[in-house]
Amino acid sequence: MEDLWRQACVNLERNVGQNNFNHWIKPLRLSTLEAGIAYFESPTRFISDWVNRHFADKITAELNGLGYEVDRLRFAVVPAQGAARAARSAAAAQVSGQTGAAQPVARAAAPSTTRLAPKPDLGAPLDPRFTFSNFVVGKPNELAHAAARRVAEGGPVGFNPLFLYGGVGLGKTHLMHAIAHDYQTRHPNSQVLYLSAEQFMYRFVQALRESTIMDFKGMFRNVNMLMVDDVQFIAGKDSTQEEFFHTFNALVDQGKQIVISADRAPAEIKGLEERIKSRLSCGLIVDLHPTTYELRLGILQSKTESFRRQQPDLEIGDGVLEFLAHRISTNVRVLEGALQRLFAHASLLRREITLEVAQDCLADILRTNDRKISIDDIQRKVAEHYNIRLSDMMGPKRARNVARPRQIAMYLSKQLTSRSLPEIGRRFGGRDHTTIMHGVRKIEELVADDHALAEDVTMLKRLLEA
Ligand SMILES: Nc1ncnc2c1ncn2[C@@H]1O[C@H](COP(=O)(O)OP(=O)(O)OP(=O)(O)O)[C@@H](O)[C@H]1O
Repeated sequence: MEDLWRQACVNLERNVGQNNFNHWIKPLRLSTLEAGIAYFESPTRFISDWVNRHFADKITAELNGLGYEVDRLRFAVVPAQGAARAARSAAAAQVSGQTGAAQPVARAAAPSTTRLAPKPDLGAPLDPRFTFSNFVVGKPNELAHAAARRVAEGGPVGFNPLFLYGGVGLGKTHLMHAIAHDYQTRHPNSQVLYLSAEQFMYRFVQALRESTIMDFKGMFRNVNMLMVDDVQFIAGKDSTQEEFFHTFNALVDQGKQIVISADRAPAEIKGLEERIKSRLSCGLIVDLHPTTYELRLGILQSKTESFRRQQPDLEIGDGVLEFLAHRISTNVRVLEGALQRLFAHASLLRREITLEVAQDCLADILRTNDRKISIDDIQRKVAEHYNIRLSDMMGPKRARNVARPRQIAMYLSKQLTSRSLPEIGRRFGGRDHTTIMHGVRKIEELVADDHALAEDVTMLKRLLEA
């Protein structure tokens, strides 16, 4: 069994990536194969659940490829041996600097007092597709990309933490995984820990329950880089915030790099302790802005090219990608989903994707997007109506003939889009959310008293909603 598993591991490591392999597959031991079922020993239930959910297909395919008929995996949790193995492999990795080689798992008896929490329990797997080379850079994300590149290089810490924030599906997780991949390639002996804030809490609660809190603390403090995704999740969760605060301080004190992501800036996260907000604001805070047409088109072209590498006969008609970039402006995830659906359609029917095919196949997505009014649209319409320059919407001019239309555009942005005040502020030349709130209130007051202005606002609304 050990030989067979060692052989399977060689390909699995290549297949799932070194980080995933080390975290999830390496701690397993194949104990037997019987009646189409591969039986494994796993150090924890967390690992076996994760492997079952994410890698079962790959493992069965690998075993089948080696001539063994397997269609299911079963796991037995064997904690003492698992902990001993984790301790040994962590020690071996530290001594030899070996992080990726698929080593056969030795089965020495573990001392019953071994309490080291198994390292694989802590992190989350990295998506091998989320690399810098697959990330398309444009105006809305160029600063975030440059900062991520800088952090991935390592070396003296320039800004700690790097705090990335932005709306749904704009590439925060992609950039974090890219940092981790790149950093690990440059520093193969280093320990990078990536996890969501939810996983941080889950592991913390588990450590409290199992009285392994010192191991938990120790493991976090031993990493070279800690990355926590969706940190807004810990808002309002007092003990988790407390633990996060101490972990954060300990790592910063040791000069270790921290990368955090959230859906909004630290100051905007309600329920987050002030001292954490202030810590998070000490480094570099960069936001990923909503995509522009050019960025969306670039992403579509890049994804189409990579799909073409697998399926060279894929034919996409003129103007289809431009049409999608124009019509789907919500977020990149939706854009990707639409493209995937078109590719699936094209491969199944073996037909060129024309504009008509795209419209037909994506009717539901296009309808949803139709209802969206963007801040760009609002600014453009209002600027046109009052005959001012579009750049005056973002600029500093305070003269009433410019400031009033700008406030109307702010008011309409609040009314007609689901954007938050800080997001609107960003789109109006990086203004503070209090300025937007003031603008919105001003127009609310004026609309009540000034008929001409109220009519203007109603007409602009109708134009935008048409
Ligand atoms: N600039 C980009 N280039 C290529 N792909 C991108 C880009 N931005 C986003 N994507 C892709 O869009 C999808 C969503 O991105 P990601 O999961 O990183 O978003 P997110 O900002 O973390 O969103 P959420 O807040 O919902 O977690 C991913 O598949 C990602 O690869």
